[in-house]
Formats: sequence, structure tokens, C-alpha cells
Amino acid sequence: MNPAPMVALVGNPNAGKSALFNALTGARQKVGNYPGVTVERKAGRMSLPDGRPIELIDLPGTYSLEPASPDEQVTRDVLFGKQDGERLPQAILCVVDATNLDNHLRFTLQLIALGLPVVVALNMVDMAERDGLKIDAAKLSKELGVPVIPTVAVRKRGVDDLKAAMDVLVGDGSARKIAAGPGFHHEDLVVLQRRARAIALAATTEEHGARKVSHRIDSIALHPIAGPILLFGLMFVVFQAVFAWAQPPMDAITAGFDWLGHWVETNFPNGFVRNLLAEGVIKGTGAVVTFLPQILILFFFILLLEATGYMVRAAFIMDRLMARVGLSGRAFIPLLSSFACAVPGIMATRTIDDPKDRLTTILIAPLTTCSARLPVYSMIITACIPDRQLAPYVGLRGVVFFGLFVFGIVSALLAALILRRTVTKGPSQGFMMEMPKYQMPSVRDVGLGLWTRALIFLKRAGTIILASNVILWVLASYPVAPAGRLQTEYSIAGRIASAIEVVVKPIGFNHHIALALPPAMAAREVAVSALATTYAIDAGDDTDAASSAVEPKIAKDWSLPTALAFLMWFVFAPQCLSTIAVTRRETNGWKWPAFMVSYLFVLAYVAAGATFWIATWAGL
Ligand SMILES: Nc1nc2c(ncn2[C@@H]2O[C@H](COP(=O)(O)OP(=O)(O)OP(=O)(O)O)[C@@H](O)[C@H]2O)c(=O)[nH]1
Ligand SMILES: [Mg+2]
Repeated sequence: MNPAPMVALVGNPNAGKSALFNALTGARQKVGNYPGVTVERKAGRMSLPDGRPIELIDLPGTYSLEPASPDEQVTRDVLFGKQDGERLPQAILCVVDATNLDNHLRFTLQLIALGLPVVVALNMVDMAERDGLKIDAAKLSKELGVPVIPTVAVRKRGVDDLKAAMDVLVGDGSARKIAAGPGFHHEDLVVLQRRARAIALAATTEEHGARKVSHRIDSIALHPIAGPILLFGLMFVVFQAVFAWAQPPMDAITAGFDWLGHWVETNFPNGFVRNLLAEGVIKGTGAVVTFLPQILILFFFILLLEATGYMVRAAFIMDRLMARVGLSGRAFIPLLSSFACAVPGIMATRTIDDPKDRLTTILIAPLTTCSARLPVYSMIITACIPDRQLAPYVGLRGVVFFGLFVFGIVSALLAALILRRTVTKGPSQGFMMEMPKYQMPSVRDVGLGLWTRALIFLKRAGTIILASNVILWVLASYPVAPAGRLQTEYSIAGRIASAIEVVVKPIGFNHHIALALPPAMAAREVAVSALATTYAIDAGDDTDAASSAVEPKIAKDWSLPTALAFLMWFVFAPQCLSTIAVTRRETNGWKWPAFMVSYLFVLAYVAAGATFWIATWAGL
């Protein structure tokens, strides 16, 4: 049997390719209202009206066929069948943004010139209508010489027509060969742009100036003074909300796990299984899962800001600052993704064309506050910072939390500044990013985004966090301590921790922290579950200590300087194996991950130590 014909989705960034891919295949690829969301090729299956299957490939957006950055290279390689073991696409589904026709058509003309069958999805016609633009698809089709189908990818409008057009296009299934490589010269591009503009003009039948909405919002959002104030204010509100709204659901989750732990303790016979379940599994994982509401609230806001198109404005505002430390403006989006997790953040650096710009961004990505740090920060803040209102709707905990995020950003910028003058020296480039249109966020996209985040988090809790914690529990429970000796000191893990303690004592760390640090290399949240578990082991059958909440134990056991030093450690330390692995993959070797791990550990040690000694000296 012949393999299903392959059709590649190609177009400028932010044209709606992934949204269309989702509409056609039922997949759940990430869509976002900024260029550079997709950085990898993703395949999916769709079927034509007669049931024949098509392999559809979603690709990173690109402005032309001359690749500038690694993600654009992916698109080019697929189009020319250059990827290993890859066949040539049978046809191209070119997605253009109806509100930005002349720019997008230039690339369409290049694609058509390749000689493969092309169908154009004239996407975002709803936005064009909103802007008072009317485009004659039939006329556009005549000018271009290929079928043009108006679509609204997010509402699945035009999908059936598109399938019908693709049916004709893939026809008998015999692939044509691409005639020549893209030998476009600069003059050609100018000619091409002129033709694109002429075609766009001819096909636009009506235009009345309603594009003012975006302009009016931007006159504030991009204002040199009002813009940064707005950005700062928005972020401030977000972090307040994380603490203000999350408490009731967090209490409910804690109560649920406490109930479960209690149930296990009363219904299982005393022994290995009961203790493993109660201390290692339920208290440990429970302590981490409790933070789900905070993570979801944070992402709710991030997703809203992404979907509306505001994030690119934020990038624009930050650009001056970023340029000063030698970062490319394009580094903003990867750094923003790093707030979720440094792994997709480092992958998103593929949109940066300059290799040294890209390397710098990879090296500082672990400094932005990823969501795995949130449970650690939140645990310490709840344990050590009183729940005080500084002003109506302004809580102290939210302010400290916000401060830690800002501190992460400032550290990343400082690190970039130093790296750019030493290890990754080179000229840096200015900002070049299209401003997307403002959009009302769709409930479905935001809901789906939250759902994905929740699944990622719960999956981590159920796999890597659970596994690390079970291993820790076993190592911390055996050999059983004789009467009078503390279990978490006598056990195997306890002895390893005592060795580590020698190194970390000078920066104020105690035995429990030394126990938690090695397993937290697997994932930062393990620091929380490990503390919950080791405190549970020490409490033994003491039912007063039965709650899985760790915060009261920390509040009782740790001095404030120790807690602050622990926080500082987590701002800097490269406590994450996946980040190291992805850095190795993206930089093709061990040199840069090794460098990254060393500089971050040194920074973590120095920062934690300085914090501890200054706090002690200040009498905290
Ligand atoms: N109103 C409207 N919005 C759309 C339409 N198609 C896509 N969008 C929105 O446009 C934005 C970009 O969509 P994506 O599918 O991520 O764009 P992309 O072409 O895959 O972008 P890259 O992966 O960055 O190249 C998202 O916010 C979508 O929700 C449409 O037809 N109408
Ligand atoms: Mg995409």
C-alpha cells in the first residue's frame, strides 16, 4: 500500500497554521497569538471527503525560503525533502493572514514558484471583516493561479471547502519534483514584494479604516512611560491573585490527602506497605499536588496575555532593556516560555538566528522562574512570611512572591550581560517582530491550555516526583534506627545527607535540606515532597504531625536566615536533569551544559551563603 500523501502546512509566523492543523486533524497543537509558537515539525492525520487519509505536517512559521533561524531551517528541509528518511510533500497548504495580505503573499509567491501544487487558506477572514477589509477570494485565486479558500481556523469555518480543494490537489498521488532550489536574489525579493502588494490591492474590494482599535490600545501599551507601568502593574496583579485566590482549593486538596493518609493509617496493618503509602506516597506527592491551584491561576493569566496578543507588546517594552544587556529581542518569547519550564523555553530559542544570541539565551533560560519553583517558593513564603495585608487587595506574600520572580529576571539579565562580554561575545541584533492583532481570547484555547498544564503537572507528580520520593523514602527508612536515634539521621539517606551537610552547613542549610537536595535534582518540586516525607518519617506515629502540610514544620524548625538561604538556592541552582539534557541536545555536546551547571551551582552557593550571613548579621 502506498503511504498516505503528505501535505505541508506552510506560511508566515502567526498566520494560524497550527490552529488550522488542529481544525483539520483534531490535534491539540499549541496555538498562541505571537510569532514562533511552533518550533518543530508535527505530523497529524486527516481524511479527505471520500475518506482517503492525508498526512498533514504542521511547520514553524517562516518569512521566506532562505532560512534565518534553526526553526525556519526545519520548514525548508521539509519542503525540499532534505530531512533524513523524509519524502517530499505532495502539496503545500499555504496559510495567509487576510489582514496582512501583502506581507504574507510574498512568501506565497515564492512557494508557488517551487512548482508543487499549492492551495491557499485565506485565514482570519473574521478579523479582516472586523477591520473593515473585504477580500475577493475568487479574484485572488485568479491572480495567484491556485485555489484560494477563505477560512476561520479557530471556528473551523471553511474546513470542508479546504478538504475538497486538497482532494483535487493530491489527485492521483504522484509527487512532482521540485524544479530548482530557491535561488532568490535581493532584486527578486523586491519584485516579489511589489507583485504581492499589487495582487493584495487588486483582491481587496473594500477597506475602511477600522484598524484603529489595535492602534488605540497600542498608544498606551507601547507608550514609553505608560507601557512599562502597565506591564509592571499587570504582573503585580497576577502574583497577588496567585496567593489571594488559591487558598480555598489548596486547603481542600490538603484535606483530601490528609483524609487519604488517615484512611491508610487506620486500615492497613503497621508495616512496610502502610508506611510507604502514608509517608512516601501520600504525604510526599500530596505536598506537591497542593500547589496545583496556584500553578493554574498563574497560567490562566499567562494564557490570557498570550492569547490577546499583549505578550509581544511586553517583549517590545522589554526590548530596550534586553538590548542593553546584549540579548536579542527575539529572546523574549523563549524566556517567557521558560516561566512554564526551561525545556520548551530552550527549544523556543530555535527562533533566534544568531548562534551566540541563541547560546546566551539558552544559558540564562534556567534563571527565569519556572513553574517547578512555584511550590518551593510558595512553601517557604507560607512558612515564613506572615499573611499580612499591606493595603487593600495587596498582600505581603504576593509581594514577596512577585519579588522573587523579578529577582529571577534581573539575575537572568545580569548573567546575560556578563556572558555577552566574556563567553558569548559578539554583536547583538535589534528587535524584529511583527505585532499580532489584539484578539478576544477564546474560552476553548484558554481552557485547553489550562487542562494541558494541569495534566503536565499531575503527570510529573505521578511519575518523576513520586518515583524520586519513593526512592528517598526507602533510603531514609532503612536501616531502622535504634531507640533514641533519629531515623532520618541513622538511615542510608541520612548518612549521605550528613556528608552533604558538611558542604552546605556554611550557607546555613540543615540536615533536612541536605536530605532534600539530591532527589530534587530530578525535579525541583521534589524538594517539597522530600521535606514532607522526611518530616513524616521523623514524626513516626505521632498523630499531631499527621497533616501533610510541611509549612508549620518549617516554621517551627528552621531559622529565618536558613529559609531565606534555601529560597536563594532555588533561584539559581540548576536543580533539573531535563534542562541539562535539553541543553545538551540543543547545543550538540556536553561543553555548554557542563558550563551552565557549574556557573549556576557556584551562583547558587554564593547567593545562598550571602543571604544566610547577611540575614544572620541583621538579626533576622
Ligand atoms: N480570529 C481568528 N483568530 C485566529 C484564526 N486562526 C488563528 N487564529 C489565532 O491566531 C493566533 C496564531 O495562531 P497559530 O495557529 O498559533 O499560528 P501559527 O501560524 O501556527 O504560528 P507559528 O507557530 O508561530 O508560526 C492564535 O491566537 C489563534 O487563536 C482565525 O481564523 N481567526
Ligand atoms: Mg504554529
